[in-house]
Amino acid sequence: MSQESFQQQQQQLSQPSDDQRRLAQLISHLFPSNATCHSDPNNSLSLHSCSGSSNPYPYGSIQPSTNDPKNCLSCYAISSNQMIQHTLERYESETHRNIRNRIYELVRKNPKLFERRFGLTKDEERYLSHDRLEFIIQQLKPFEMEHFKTDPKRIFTVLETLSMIDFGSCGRCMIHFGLFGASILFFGTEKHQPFLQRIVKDLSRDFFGMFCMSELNHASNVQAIETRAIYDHSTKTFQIVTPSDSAVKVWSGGAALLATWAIVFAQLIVNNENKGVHTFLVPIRSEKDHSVLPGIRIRDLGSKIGLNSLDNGRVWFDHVTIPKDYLLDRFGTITDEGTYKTSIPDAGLRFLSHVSALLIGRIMTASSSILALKLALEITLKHAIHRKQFGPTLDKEVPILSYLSYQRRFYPYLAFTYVMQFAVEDLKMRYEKPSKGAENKMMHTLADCLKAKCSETAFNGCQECRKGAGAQGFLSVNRIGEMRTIADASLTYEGDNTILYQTAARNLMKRGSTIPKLKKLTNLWDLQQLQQIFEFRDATIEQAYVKKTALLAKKTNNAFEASVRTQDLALKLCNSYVENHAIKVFMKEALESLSQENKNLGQVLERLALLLVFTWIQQDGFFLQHGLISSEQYGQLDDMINSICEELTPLVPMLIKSFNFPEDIVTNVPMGPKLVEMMAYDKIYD
Ligand SMILES: Cc1cc2nc3c(=O)[nH]c(=O)nc-3n(C[C@H](O)[C@H](O)[C@H](O)COP(=O)(O)OP(=O)(O)OC[C@H]3O[C@@H](n4cnc5c(N)ncnc54)[C@H](O)[C@@H]3O)c2cc1C
Repeated sequence: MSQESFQQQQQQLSQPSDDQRRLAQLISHLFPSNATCHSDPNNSLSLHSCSGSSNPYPYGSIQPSTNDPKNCLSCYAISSNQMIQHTLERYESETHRNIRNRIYELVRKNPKLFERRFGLTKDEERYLSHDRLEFIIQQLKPFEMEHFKTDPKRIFTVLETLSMIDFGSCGRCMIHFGLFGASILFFGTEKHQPFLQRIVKDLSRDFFGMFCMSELNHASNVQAIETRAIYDHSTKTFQIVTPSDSAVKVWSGGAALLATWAIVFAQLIVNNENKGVHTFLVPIRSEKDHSVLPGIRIRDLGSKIGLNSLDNGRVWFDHVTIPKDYLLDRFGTITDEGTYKTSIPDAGLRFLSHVSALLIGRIMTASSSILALKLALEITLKHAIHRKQFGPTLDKEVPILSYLSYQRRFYPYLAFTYVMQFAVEDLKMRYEKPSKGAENKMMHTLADCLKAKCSETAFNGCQECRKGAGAQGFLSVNRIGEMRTIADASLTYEGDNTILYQTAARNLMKRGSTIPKLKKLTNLWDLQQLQQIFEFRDATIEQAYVKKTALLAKKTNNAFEASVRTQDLALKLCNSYVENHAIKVFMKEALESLSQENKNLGQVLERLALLLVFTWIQQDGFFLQHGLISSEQYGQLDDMINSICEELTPLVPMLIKSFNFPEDIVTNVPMGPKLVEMMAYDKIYD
């Protein structure tokens, strides 16, 4: 955008803008399907800026006609249905939609089981989340284990839907099917097929599987775990041994109360030789009377700061005997002669194969983080539309959503959910296609980075929502705390975010990117030009990281030392990569692919992307430091963000409705429009 047109736009923006005008504008747009152009110069109450009209749009197909007098975002009559169709539904088939709707329907028909309950004891909470999961799986049979390979989106659909109903049930679903069952599916062989058939069919309080990978002293560094599985050829059995208290299995979800079976990660010892980490199927409790089996000691992990519906525990194994066939032997097996045989001679690669099943969990964590942020935003922003505080006079208070500072706090998170949704859906599609070698590694890297970026931003965003809902945000019944907890735990499980970034950086540095020739940034409204500077940042940091690591390794003759002293660059590289990737996917999937008839949606989506990109530029001094943006342009960003905030405000009801959460069972909280009515009840909840 030229300096001149930007100034013109600023003049438009600085037209008389009193609170009355904002209020009238906001109210007139609460139902966006009725939105019309209110740029009537004779009516000061309905004036609003058509800042969009002076923007040069780079996307030909969605460029509004210059003859269109309604050339501004809030002039468009965009329904939430249209938005849902282009942001959510295009990624799901009729089958997946039906599964989601059938789960919602089951919840509706069984209000007693699914009503939100508070103040339960630890065990009551645990049984409740289990019973809900069991009921849904047994009633609907929404997937089979084979679907993890043939139709993983089915699994994502179930997990995502559950996550918004009861995250405890979702967590249990992830543990029993996504970790326990998927380990048998991916690491097991033909002989494990009969057991695999039980995973869905037999799920009950007496048949539940857990995943014992983390140990007290080694959780991030799984390769260094101490638990041993010692093979005895004379009996054709393994002895599972916890050699010291520091090797106790910790955090295993399901251990404290319900689990009857476990996948145990242990060092495989054959003929006194360590063959590295392998996985074993171990019975934990009797399926008949639930007693803990001989040689196993289990203790509760205690009260947590959230997610207490998951019964995480500690497990010790004192020479627990299991048959030879309980080794999940896809990557390494014991022959009839009692020797070790593997198709992957490299121990490091063999280990990586064993943790590859975690990928689905990481993708799911990225997705559930975005969902948690969406739900927190919907509840908060709906409240903010109705909540009035202060105004030009005592009797003319205005909605808190009309305050600029409020919009600046939340709209970037709103934009994040829209942009990142496309990146996560794109990742799911990559996951569906079989991939090998470098392509497969890159998918893992992308999943690591998206999981870290989404959970980190969701946690910060949910915390902002907690504050943005005022004191109401502190009530359990309003669900914002619940969403913040989901995001909080997501920072650590399925891999600590910092560790994931560092692992991803080691792969990203091998891309051998060349730094693109820098073209001058002439138009800040041009997403294509902006993407170029993100591309430049990604490649520049990669090269700096490669160079510094090599230099330090040479100087210190110590590769570990070099990797430690370049960790700052590793983290920056992953952040640059994932932001650049998300913008690229969004431009391709959300903007370019929208046809002429969807130009209104394209406009809104583009504005959301610009808001996020401006926010990211403001967060990182790199762009200024490297002259990718001039100080003059940088100085314009705040006003540009403000103008987008103003444009988006009338669309907020549509944008949050487009998240598509059913109001009766997911977002029914005593806030926003229901605040006074529901808070007047004698009891808010029972
Ligand atoms: C709610 C919940 C449920 C869980 N469920 C399960 C389960 O069912 N089964 C299971 O096996 N595990 C489970 N876990 C455990 C989880 O996988 C581990 O907590 C996770 O891998 C992190 O390990 P840690 O807690 O030992 O952290 P640590 O590895 O001790 O990390 C602590 C801090 O040190 C930092 N750090 C560590 N190493 C480095 C380094 N090299 N460079 C820079 N910084 C570093 C990390 O970033 C982190 O901030 C669960 C955890 C939670 C919170």
